[in-house]
Amino acid sequence: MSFPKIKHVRAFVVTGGGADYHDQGDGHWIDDHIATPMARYPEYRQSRQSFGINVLGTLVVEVEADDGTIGFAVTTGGEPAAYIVEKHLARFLEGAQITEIEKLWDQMYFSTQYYGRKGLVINAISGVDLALWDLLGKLRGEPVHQLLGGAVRKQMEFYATGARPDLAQKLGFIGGKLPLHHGPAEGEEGLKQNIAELAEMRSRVGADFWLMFDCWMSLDLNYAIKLAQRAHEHGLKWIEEALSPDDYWGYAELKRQAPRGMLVTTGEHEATRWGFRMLLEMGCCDIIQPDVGWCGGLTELVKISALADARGTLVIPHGSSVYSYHFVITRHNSPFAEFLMMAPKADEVVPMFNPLLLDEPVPVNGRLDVGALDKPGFGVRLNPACTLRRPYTH
Ligand SMILES: C[C@H](O)[C@H](O)CC(=O)C(=O)O
Ligand SMILES: [Mg+2]
Repeated sequence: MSFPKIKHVRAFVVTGGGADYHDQGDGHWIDDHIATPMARYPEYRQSRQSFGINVLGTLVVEVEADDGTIGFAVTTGGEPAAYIVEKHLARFLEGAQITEIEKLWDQMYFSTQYYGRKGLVINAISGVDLALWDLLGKLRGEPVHQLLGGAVRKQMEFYATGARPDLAQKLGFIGGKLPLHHGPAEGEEGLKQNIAELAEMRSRVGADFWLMFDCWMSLDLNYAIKLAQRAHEHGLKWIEEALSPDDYWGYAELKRQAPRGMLVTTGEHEATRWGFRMLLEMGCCDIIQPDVGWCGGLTELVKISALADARGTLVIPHGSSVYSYHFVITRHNSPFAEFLMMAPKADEVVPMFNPLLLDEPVPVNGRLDVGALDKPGFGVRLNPACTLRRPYTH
C-alpha cells in the first residue's frame, strides 16, 4: 500500500493557554501560591509565572503530505522548540515515507542527542511524532487508538486536577488531585496548612473519594516523608512528584518509607524509555506519569508503557488531553486518565487546551466514551480564531 510522502514541516507558536496550560490569566488556581522548587526564594513563591513558568508558550507542529493532507499536534516548547523543528528535525521528515515513524523518531533522537535527551528537545520531538501519528491516522481514515491496536474498554474514567476536588466530585470525577500550596521553606506552619487543606477537602468529599497531592518537584525527602505520614490519616491516595526528577535515589527511599497503602507517583518531567527505565528499575514509584507531549511522543510512550507493564506498574499519563486519551483507551495498565481543570476557579469542565483546539473531547460526568475518539487521526482541529506565528522557516 503506498502513501503520499512528507512534503513539508512547519512549526508555529501560540501564547495564552493551549498546550502551555500554565499560561493563564490572573486569579487562576494554577498560579496561586503553589509549592515549587523556586519557593525557597520568597519573591518567587506566590506566583509560578513570576519565575517564568509560562515563558515558552505552545508549539504547534504541522506535517503536510504530498497530497495536501496535514497532520498536526501541539505541545509546550514555543519559539526555541519551533527553531529545533524547523532548523534541525524537518530535514529527516521531508521526502520520507509517512509510515516510517520508528525510523524518523530514531533519527530525530540520535541527531539531537548531543544537546537533547530530555526537556525542550524531547518536547519538540514529541510534537513532531504526534503530528506524524495524526497524519497517518488521517491518511488511513482511522483514529490513532485504532492504529495502536484498538480500545481495550469502551469508556475512560477521569480524576480531576485542580483546587476544588469537592466540585470535581459533583462533576462526576473519580478523584481530585490538589496542588500542594506550601513547601519546605514555609516550615512547620506551611506543613500544617497543607494538612489542614487536605483535612478540609476530606470532610467535604467523604471517605471514599480519591484525594491526591501534586507536589510539583518542590520537596526534600524529609519533608516528603513527613507530609506522607501526616496525610495518611486523611486518606491521601498518592503523593505526586514530591522530589526533583533527577533524584531517583530520593524517590526510591520515599517509596520505601511511604505509609503502607499510599502510592508514590512521578514522571511527568521524565523522558524516553531510558529515563523511565531508571524510575522503574530503581523502584521509585507505583505509577508513572509520562506526558505524551514531553516524554518523546506516542512512539516512545508505547515503549515506556511496555516496560512498565512488564513490571506491573500503572501508566497514568500526565495531562496532554486528547493525545493521551488515544493511548489510555488502548492499555490495560492505564485504567484511568487525568483531566486538568482549566476553569480559573476549577468549578467547571473546559477543554484542557482551550482555546487552541476545536472538537477537543472532554469528560462528561467524569467519563469519556471511545466513540468520542472515533475520528481520523487525533480528531481535533486548530481553532482558526487563535493566531499562529511562524518564527522560523527553512
Ligand atoms: C497542579 C500542578 O502543580 C501542575 O500545574 C500540573 C501537574 O503537575 C499535573 O497535572 O500533574
Ligand atoms: Mg503533576
